[in-house]
Amino acid sequence: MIEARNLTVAFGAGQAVRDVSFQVRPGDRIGVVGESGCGKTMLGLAMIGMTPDAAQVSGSLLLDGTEMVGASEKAWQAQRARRVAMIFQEPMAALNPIKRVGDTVMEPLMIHLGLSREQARDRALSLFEEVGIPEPEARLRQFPHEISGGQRQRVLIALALSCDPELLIADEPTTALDANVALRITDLLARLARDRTMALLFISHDLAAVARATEDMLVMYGGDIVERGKTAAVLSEPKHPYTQGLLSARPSPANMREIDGRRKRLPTIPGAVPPLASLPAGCRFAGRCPVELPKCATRKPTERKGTACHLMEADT
Ligand SMILES: Nc1ncnc2c1ncn2[C@@H]1O[C@H](COP(=O)(O)OP(=O)(O)OP(=O)(O)O)[C@@H](O)[C@H]1O
Repeated sequence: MIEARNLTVAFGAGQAVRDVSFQVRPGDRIGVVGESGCGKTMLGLAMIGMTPDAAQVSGSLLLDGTEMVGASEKAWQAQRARRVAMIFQEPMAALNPIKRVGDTVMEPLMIHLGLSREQARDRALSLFEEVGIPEPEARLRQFPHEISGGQRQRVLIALALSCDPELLIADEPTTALDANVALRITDLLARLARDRTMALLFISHDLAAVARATEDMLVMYGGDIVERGKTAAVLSEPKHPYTQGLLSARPSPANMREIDGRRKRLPTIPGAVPPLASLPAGCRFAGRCPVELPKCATRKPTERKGTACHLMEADT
């Protein structure tokens, strides 16, 4: 079990992640959504001990009971890959262009698991098969530029799986891929999580992908979790005005509205996520929220009733 309690990632006075608490159990598939800059990547990086040097991480992160906030890089190295692994948005950037993809996957198996070259090769082959790489023997010998973007992301997924992690964090894993390939990678991640009883934290701004891959979801805004619940329930009955805004901005004919008497367009949430240092002290969404009350800018609803918005208070 992995548990974040009041996990905070700050850059000076600005908090990119503020007091975030949640639990991850084996096999959980959790989506994390929110606009760019809401803290999704920083949350993922904090959970694998890879936040930038300038970040101060506080609160608690327990990996099977071991406190990792403040842990040394050596302590993290013992946990990374085996307990938590992460894949990123741009697979080309994560691969060494002058190394055969087979070597990229085999090397950590030899170094971390002490496998011989032959054993590592066999394991790499079975990982390639598991992630759906066709003709895996031939692929092992290829360089990243010789394979497609989707295949490159599959190689990185194979690499992430190589030490059988308990949790795989996928940060916008399909953004660099075309729509069909993106769908297949999304389905692959969900299948791997189910087959391996591995937890998946699926970070995405794509609500359709989150609906497809996850059972539970967290909605982040300005570093706060503003809404959480079963993915189907949050998407069908969003309670927080920010989630409602995100859903009504989804591209779909049903969401098109006549705005200011002009032709139909998609509504957008007015304004933009403010810079960290200018986020309101109370509800971070204050200033952009359509149902804001005077108290919202200074008082965070979670501090009072365990809810993220006065609209949600009736539920608790
Ligand atoms: N090295 C850094 N120094 C200062 N602030 C940073 C640094 N890295 C990120 N931030 C800030 O932290 C906040 C959260 O960024 P983060 O990358 O986690 O957002 P995100 O939701 O993942 O967005 P995106 O979808 O664009 O990746 C942003 O306001 C960002 O500007």
